[in-house]
Amino acid sequence: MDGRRHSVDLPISKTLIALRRVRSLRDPDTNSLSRLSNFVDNLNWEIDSTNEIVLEQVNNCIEPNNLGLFRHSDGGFVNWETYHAQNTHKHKSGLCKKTNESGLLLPNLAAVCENKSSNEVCCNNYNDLPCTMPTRDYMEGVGSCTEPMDLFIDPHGQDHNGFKRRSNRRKHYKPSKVVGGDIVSCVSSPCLSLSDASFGGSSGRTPLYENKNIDNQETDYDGCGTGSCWSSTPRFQEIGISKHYGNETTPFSESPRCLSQKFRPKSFDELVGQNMVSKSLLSTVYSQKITSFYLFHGPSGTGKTSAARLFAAALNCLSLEKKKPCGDCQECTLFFAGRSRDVKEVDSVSMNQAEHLRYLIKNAMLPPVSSSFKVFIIDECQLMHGSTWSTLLSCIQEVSRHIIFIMITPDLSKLSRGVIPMSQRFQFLKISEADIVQRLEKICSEEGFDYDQVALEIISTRSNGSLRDAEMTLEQLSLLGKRINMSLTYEIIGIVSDEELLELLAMALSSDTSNTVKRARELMRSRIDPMQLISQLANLIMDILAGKFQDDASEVKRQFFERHTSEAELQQLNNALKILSETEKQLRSSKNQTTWLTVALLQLSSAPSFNPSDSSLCVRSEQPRVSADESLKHLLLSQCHHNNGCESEILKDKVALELIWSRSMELYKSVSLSNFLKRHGNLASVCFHQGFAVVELEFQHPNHVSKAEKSWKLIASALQAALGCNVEIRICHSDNPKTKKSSFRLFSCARGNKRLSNKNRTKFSENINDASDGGPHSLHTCQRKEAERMIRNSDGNALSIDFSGQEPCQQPCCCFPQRVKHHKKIRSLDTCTTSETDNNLALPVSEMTSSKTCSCTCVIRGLCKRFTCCSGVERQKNDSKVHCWKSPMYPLKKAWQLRLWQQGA
Ligand SMILES: Nc1ncnc2c1ncn2[C@@H]1O[C@H](COP(=O)(O)OP(=O)(O)OP(=O)(O)O)[C@@H](O)[C@H]1O
Ligand SMILES: [Zn+2]
Repeated sequence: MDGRRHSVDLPISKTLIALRRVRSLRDPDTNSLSRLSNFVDNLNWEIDSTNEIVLEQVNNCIEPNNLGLFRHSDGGFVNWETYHAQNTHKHKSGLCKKTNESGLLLPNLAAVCENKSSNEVCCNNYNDLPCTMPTRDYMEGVGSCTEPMDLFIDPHGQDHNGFKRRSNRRKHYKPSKVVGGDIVSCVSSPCLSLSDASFGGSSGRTPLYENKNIDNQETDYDGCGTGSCWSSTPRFQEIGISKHYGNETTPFSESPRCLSQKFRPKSFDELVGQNMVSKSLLSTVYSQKITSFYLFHGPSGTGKTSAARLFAAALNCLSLEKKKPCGDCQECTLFFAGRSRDVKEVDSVSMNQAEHLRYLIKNAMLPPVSSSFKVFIIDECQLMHGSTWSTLLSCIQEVSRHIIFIMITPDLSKLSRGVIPMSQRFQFLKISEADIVQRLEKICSEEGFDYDQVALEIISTRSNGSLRDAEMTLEQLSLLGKRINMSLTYEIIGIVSDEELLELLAMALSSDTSNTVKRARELMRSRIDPMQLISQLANLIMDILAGKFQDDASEVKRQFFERHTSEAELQQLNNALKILSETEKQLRSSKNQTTWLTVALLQLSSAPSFNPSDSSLCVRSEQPRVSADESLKHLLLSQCHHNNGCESEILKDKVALELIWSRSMELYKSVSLSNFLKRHGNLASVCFHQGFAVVELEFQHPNHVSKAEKSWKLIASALQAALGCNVEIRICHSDNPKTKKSSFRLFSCARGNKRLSNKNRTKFSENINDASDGGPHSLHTCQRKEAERMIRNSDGNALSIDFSGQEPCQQPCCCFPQRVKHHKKIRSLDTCTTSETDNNLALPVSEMTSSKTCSCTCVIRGLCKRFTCCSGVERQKNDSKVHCWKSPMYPLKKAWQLRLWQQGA
């Protein structure tokens, strides 16, 4: 061979070398090539005058035994004529394609490659080839030759080995290009494609069939010897498939471990709520109009897998009666005992592994063991990769009509478009509440559970059309060992009753801030998930809007509905729905869902025209109304992290900061400023300190910093409105954190430079910041008190400091001794006049003052630093100027002026 190698093209020599290597040519006993070395050595190859490559088999190359006889399929020996006649006949009749006997179809080695190019090789006269490997001993390492090449063909007709598919069923495989010896090897012997040897190495491809399994298969071989006879085919369970399908299961194989397993439907009659699907599947079975690929889709827990199993059982059921699956015949018995060898459930994720897929396909190629159909159920098929799909689909096209794939997915849209048209689709619908209740009742009575009907109704309502979910909830409740009643059900499902929800809703709509907050927190702390609460609330509101409670048995519901029938109230509920839907989106990305849901609840009252006095459910309907912004502020404070002992609270929650930032954006009149801030600015943190907020803004570029500084007043005003308290802003450059401290510009709200010298102001603010950062410096007692008592106008300017009842600081280090004197002039609540206030203030301080009943120590109620102490209603009534706090329409000062102007008019 070595000598000849030089005389032919490299690919050809490689072919022959590979041919020698292939396991199928090895002696099965010794695994050596000795037995067939003659065969290979007898090959004659030549390049003829037209440059065609001619391979010739000398002496017909079939190795006779010592007596010159050839081994026959039955193990005996025959002479060549007999052997050739038998095998040629087999081959021509096509039977040999099905059998292992003729699985290795070596080409007629005298075939002339048609192709003119010496680099391209193809095999001709395939039909006339004798089965040159007549005994099954020689077939070691080769699977059944059931058109193995097809397995490599993708839907576009390009097989995975670079072969073009031909329409002729008996394929003439032709390599598009001989790339290397390996591919040529495949061509030289069609059956080499099944061998490890032929696909290993440089091609990097793995064969679908692996010899080791076929070896197992051979061991069990006891058929009649013809490929068309299924009984001759090795049983696919016995070829080690389950070893390789890590997640393959046989339906009904386990003794039931839970209610839903125990009550899995065993006939189509038991399949609840899917009548149309049941009918169609049954008529498919009876009419025997069966296709290879079914697709079941629909929501989770609605019976898709159960139906797939029933369908598989019905297809194989031997009963001649109408009811299929009968449950009694041999096939049904095997199936329901979990011992069916022809129905397999396959895990879709594992199918993405080439090895598993290969085994699946290999099995799909083998006929059923005992049943009429071999059924593969692949659940969650949307998890299969595109390549897995294309291999499977091409397999589906090729497999016999006795193989059926049932794919299951909850979401059809996740499948690639090419898949859907190829399938027979069945849509599963959500199961109605009534059907679920009925099924639960049946389970309860069969299992002897003690139950209240209303509890089952609650379970069914909350299971969202999924019978499996309902059954699981029922099982959980039953495990408690108590009577399954309403309260237990609410508790275990983690929902609140409609009555509780209505109470909460009424509080929220009537601006009963403190009770709303209290109740919402209580509910969420004890049992309900905020996402669940929000969805329940939204559903409840929709029910009210749809008039569902009109004739409700529950008194509370009916009353609520009757009270909320006016146009304005319905509008308010509509708005509430909008707020809830926005909040739901926000909650998904928030870590602090409880807080933001409570904020949303407080905002429900900002919707117009709700008359709290109407609601008897509202526990404290006489409670004052507080604006949404006030509520937000309140919530923000509760959400802040307390800094140890510094009385400052830092808000760093991203969602919260974004909310504040976007809210402030809405308040800018200047679109360009708003756009500039949106694009370049970022709200880094908010530190609340005794009623005012230190807001830190970051900008990427120093130029942006200076630009923002120019508009600091507007920024501060907007932030004040958004936060509902006085602010002090820090504008800093965010690129270099090290220089951040030095580069930030502090705009203490004390624009009144008259009151605070630059130096002192900076010191004051830095101290605040140090304190808020938890830094080593804390405010001097006197300074902190000043900060606590600083009163600022809506522009953020420091107006005064309330020192009532306070002794001026005597400490020499105190930086504010002079101002004490100055502020003393305006500290009194009643005597404060316009002239004594900052000139920039649009209103006399006294006018901003609200009720004298306030118990807090602040001087000006309208700007009360203790958010909880003031009554919003009183403020609203008595001090209409505070209106500007609530106006989202105008920048603060403008709103204020507008109000003044209106009053003057
Ligand atoms: N239509 C139904 N009729 C009777 N039982 C059902 C039905 N749907 C669900 N079940 C119950 O729920 C269990 C699970 O159902 P199944 O696995 O068939 O649902 P599925 O739609 O395939 O769900 P998934 O998509 O989550 O796999 C069953 O064992 C059965 O107890
Ligand atoms: Zn049956």
